[in-house]
Amino acid sequence: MAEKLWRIEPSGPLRGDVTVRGAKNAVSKHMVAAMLGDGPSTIGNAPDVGEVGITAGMLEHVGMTVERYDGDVTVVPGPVADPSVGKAFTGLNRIPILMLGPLLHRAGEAFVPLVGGDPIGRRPVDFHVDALRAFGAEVTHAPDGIHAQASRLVGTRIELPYPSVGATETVLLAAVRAQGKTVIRNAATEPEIIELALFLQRMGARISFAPDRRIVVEGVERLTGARTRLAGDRIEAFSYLVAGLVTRGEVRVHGCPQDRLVTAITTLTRMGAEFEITDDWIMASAPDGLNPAAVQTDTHPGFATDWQTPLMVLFTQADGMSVLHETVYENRLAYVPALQSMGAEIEVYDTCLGGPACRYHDTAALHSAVVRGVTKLRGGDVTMPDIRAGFSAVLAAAVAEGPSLLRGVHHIERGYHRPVEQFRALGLALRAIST
Ligand SMILES: CC(=O)N[C@H]1[C@@H](OP(=O)(O)OP(=O)(O)OC[C@H]2O[C@@H](n3ccc(=O)[nH]c3=O)[C@H](O)[C@@H]2O)O[C@H](CO)[C@@H](O)[C@@H]1O
Ligand SMILES: C=C(OP(=O)(O)O)C(=O)O
Repeated sequence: MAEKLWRIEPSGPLRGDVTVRGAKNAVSKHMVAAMLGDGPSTIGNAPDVGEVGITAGMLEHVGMTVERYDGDVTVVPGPVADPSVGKAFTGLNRIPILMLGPLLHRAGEAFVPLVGGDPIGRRPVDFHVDALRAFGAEVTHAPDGIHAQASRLVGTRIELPYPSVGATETVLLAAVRAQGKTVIRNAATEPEIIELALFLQRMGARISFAPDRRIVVEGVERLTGARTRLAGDRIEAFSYLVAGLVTRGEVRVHGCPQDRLVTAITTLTRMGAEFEITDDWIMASAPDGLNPAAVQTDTHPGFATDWQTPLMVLFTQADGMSVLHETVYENRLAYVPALQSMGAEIEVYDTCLGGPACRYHDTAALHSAVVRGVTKLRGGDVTMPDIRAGFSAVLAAAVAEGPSLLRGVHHIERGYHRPVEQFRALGLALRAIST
């Protein structure tokens, strides 16, 4: 099969405008939620990304119709033709596990293949499975996936061991049409969770958010189809703001509401970035250079783990020693050797630096980093291991002296909206090559 590569030449400061669309994860999850409706649902402002095609394939496989037109994704629920998400979808993304609840509601049985997603940690699905069992489903593990059966899901009380985004969504998607009331304690509260809950509410679900990470859902018999327009992706927005800062340029990002970026903006401001913020766009620049910082990733409203990789490259261009403590995924610093090969001065540690002890304290997981800046990076031949690490490789290549060759482009294409177009519009000398 042909390999896609990106060749990036030093290009100077990146400047200009970028418009972000809905997040890859958000669009997929709204598509799964739409399976619960009696009629068609339309999700607007969807990005052109590989992830949507993967999820559409899964929905079509079980009998739904998916239409895509100019940023709108319409899901027309139909009778479940096959309650088994095909094994052909093994490992492609993390969406199959979220389909268990909707398939149980619609067909009383389901099989989903082993989920994939980025190799950034162990990423078990035990919270999802335990939650579905609490709703009364019979769930069994097979070597190639998970089987579930339930004549009716019944509302329940669930306390998540950690505020997992995916497990909170599994519970929501099961609870909205379960019999009776469900209470989720220690739920995730990421903006994407709220966005999904609002969509479900439009479909007729009864969901309340209570203090202290508690969500209460009163199950209803039926849901209708609904329309929504996704808010711009906060991960992509942050990544392009950093693209401007790291190259000493200035990028203006349209489409992502400020309230999704509060912690990110404050973190960058502490490092010396200056912001101009309007209702329509956010722009960052650092005319006087950047200071180092100590940052710990966390669940919302903390500093998102998906913002970590661009920040790491920014640390290489900040004047002094920065510290990063990754607390969400034990293996999310696996891309650091790629940056080191381009000259980044980064040391990784298994201890918890720059914040209180996390779940990976006393393990061998290399989840803290100390970064020395300012470092002159050099161009490299780098394989991008996952989507966010991929973006960091592009940023490193953009500030490096000499050309870089980046492999594993499909990772970026899974979740960034038209990245070649966007980067070129900012002035990056990027050539896509197919070998
Ligand atoms: C498709 C999608 O939406 N991906 C996002 C989602 O991933 P995802 O939903 O997979 O992430 P979670 O919030 O569930 O994971 C958080 C932590 O909980 C652990 N865990 C989770 C579930 C479980 O059953 N058992 C368990 O131990 C995970 O290993 C991880 O250490 O939220 C993450 C955290 O914001 C983001 O980085 C991902 O981009
Ligand atoms: C980790 C990510 O995605 P996924 O959960 O789909 O692997 C991500 O979007 O950064």
